[in-house]
Amino acid sequence: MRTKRYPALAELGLHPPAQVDVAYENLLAEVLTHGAAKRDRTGTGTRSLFARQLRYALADGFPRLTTKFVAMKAVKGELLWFLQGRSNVGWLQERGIRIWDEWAGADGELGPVYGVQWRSWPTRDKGVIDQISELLTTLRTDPDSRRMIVTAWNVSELDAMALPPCHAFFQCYVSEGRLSLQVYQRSADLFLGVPFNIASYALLTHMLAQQADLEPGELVWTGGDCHIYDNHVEQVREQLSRVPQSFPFPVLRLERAASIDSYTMDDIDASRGYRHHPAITAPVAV
Ligand SMILES: Nc1nc(=O)c2c([nH]1)NC[C@@H]1CN(c3ccc(C(=O)N[C@@H](CCC(=O)O)C(=O)O)cc3)CN21
Ligand SMILES: O=c1ccn([C@H]2C[C@H](O)[C@@H](COP(=O)(O)O)O2)c(=O)[nH]1
Repeated sequence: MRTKRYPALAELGLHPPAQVDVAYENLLAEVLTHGAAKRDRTGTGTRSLFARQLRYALADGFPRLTTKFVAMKAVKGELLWFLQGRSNVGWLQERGIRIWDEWAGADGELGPVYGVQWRSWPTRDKGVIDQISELLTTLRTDPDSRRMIVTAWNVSELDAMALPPCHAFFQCYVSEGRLSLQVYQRSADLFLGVPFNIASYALLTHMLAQQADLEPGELVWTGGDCHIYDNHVEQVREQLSRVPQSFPFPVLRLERAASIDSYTMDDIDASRGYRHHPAITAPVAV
């Protein structure tokens, strides 16, 4: 039996408040004011809180923050790069995306990171498991399954990775024809990484839904160590001083591709309705 689906605000001709900013900024403000001082691997220093959650109803719009410019080109490129199973930054650099440069070796390699684990998780008998293809098969044939999980946290290969996965694990869930996704991010750089991670998983949810003929449902982001680096505090204050409420949610245009790995940069456009405050630059902790 299908229960009633409430219409999205956009279907009623209403603009929801830019909740993408409100929920995120509440978390930024909470960590800024209540976070415990904590040392970290990079030697930068952070303030940090453990285990927080953000939720986005994707029918209300695409969660691209408006209180600073979010570089969608890098978000799109990185996700396509994961979905194509790549681990060399060369492909990103050819597209002008440099967000992984600091972690790559001289040959551009990062080791068996996200894309490799998603598309070719190595098995004991020297074969590989394509977790993304298996996920899509399950979404199409057994959407009530409670086993729709993709994990990049391959314990036996962590030492070969340039950086152990931060967004380590995600689960899909289908109800009433809508696909929801929850991602677990063990370590969350709230100012630089998280705006990217939210947009990236929202985009992934849209792509998986499109490929499985489902509607996008809810994106649930769960963070473990949620931190603000000490050298991002001024930037965070600047962002929190900006007013998001008057901006509508941006809308995603996604051209359907033949398969999950054949989307191109031009198939994805999250610029419609995207009104934003200027970029805020910050050093990345390596
Ligand atoms: N400390 C740290 N934080 C991260 O977010 C992070 C890592 N390390 N290591 C691996 C990846 C690389 N990521 C990054 C790296 C740089 C930016 C960054 O500099 N973003 C800028 C603009 C980038 C652009 O225009 O291309 C920004 O203003 O968001 C974002 C995410 C996310 N990850
Ligand atoms: O997608 C990403 C990738 C990385 N991060 C952040 C989280 C931490 O600040 C660092 C990783 O350092 P660890 O010592 O390995 O936790 O990178 C992110 O927020 N999002």
